[in-house]
Amino acid sequence: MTSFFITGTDTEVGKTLITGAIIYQLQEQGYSVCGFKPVVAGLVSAEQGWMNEDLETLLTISNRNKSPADALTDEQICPYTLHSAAAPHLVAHEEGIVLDLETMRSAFVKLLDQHHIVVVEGAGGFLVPISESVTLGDFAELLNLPVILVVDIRLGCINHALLTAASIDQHKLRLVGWVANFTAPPGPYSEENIQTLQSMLWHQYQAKCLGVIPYQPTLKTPYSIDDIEQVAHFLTIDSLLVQSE
Ligand SMILES: Nc1ncnc2c1ncn2[C@@H]1O[C@H](COP(=O)(O)OP(=O)(O)OP(=O)(O)O)[C@@H](O)[C@H]1O
Ligand SMILES: C[C@H](N)[C@H](N)CCCCCC(=O)O
Ligand SMILES: [Mg+2]
Repeated sequence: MTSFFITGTDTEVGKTLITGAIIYQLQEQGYSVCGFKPVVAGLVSAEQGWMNEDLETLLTISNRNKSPADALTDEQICPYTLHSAAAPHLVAHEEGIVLDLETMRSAFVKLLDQHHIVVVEGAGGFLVPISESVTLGDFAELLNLPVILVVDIRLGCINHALLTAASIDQHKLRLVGWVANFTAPPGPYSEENIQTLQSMLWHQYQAKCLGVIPYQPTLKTPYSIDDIEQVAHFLTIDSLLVQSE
């Protein structure tokens, strides 16, 4: 089985939600699957110390079928936790941390030793830098990960999606699917925007739409298992399984 890299047309487009739902669906197929974040930026104070909502969600879903003794920790699913919610390379610089691709790779490989599939959530969009010269797209390329693109369906998303798909292609990676997500109620031409992307991403990259996730105003981060399960029902991941065999 292959692992996957989940990217988005921007930050805050629903990558964590869809990463959770894809992990859930793969687990339902009988695979042992966990999430991974190469870097998170944005910690909040919690009872048990500092926490990050993406990591909370990824741990909730990754530990779903594990005994407490086998449960993964923040440190295992993310090698770099940065305090401020901003561009990771800027926060790292401020905190005197060097973000290193090799450290990210070795944390990923450790998880892959214990799971069939690791689903990686990027931070922000595909070309978010981890230094002046290296991006998270380079991390996906280093591991040769097939990419799934989350598109927040709103005015402007066609251009953002096509730019991201072109960059994935430039990194010699395969865009194996994309998800249409509504983080806000549908605007004019939403359906036509989805149809345009369906047609263009299929003809240019043979990338299928894995699902359309409706706007759900009750969703809150960190996501619960119930939220993730509900969203997973809008996804069809059969094409991912075929490609992975
Ligand atoms: N389908 C949806 N309906 C309603 N709200 C949504 C939906 N999808 C995402 N959201 C909301 O949008 C916000 C961003 O979602 P999420 O954290 O999953 O995005 P992200 O792309 O992972 O962000 P980041 O770049 O910070 O990792 C959250 O507040 C979430 O509740
Ligand atoms: C803090 C935020 N939620 C993400 N984790 C990081 C987003 C970085 C965006 C950088 C940029 O493209 O300008
Ligand atoms: Mg996220």
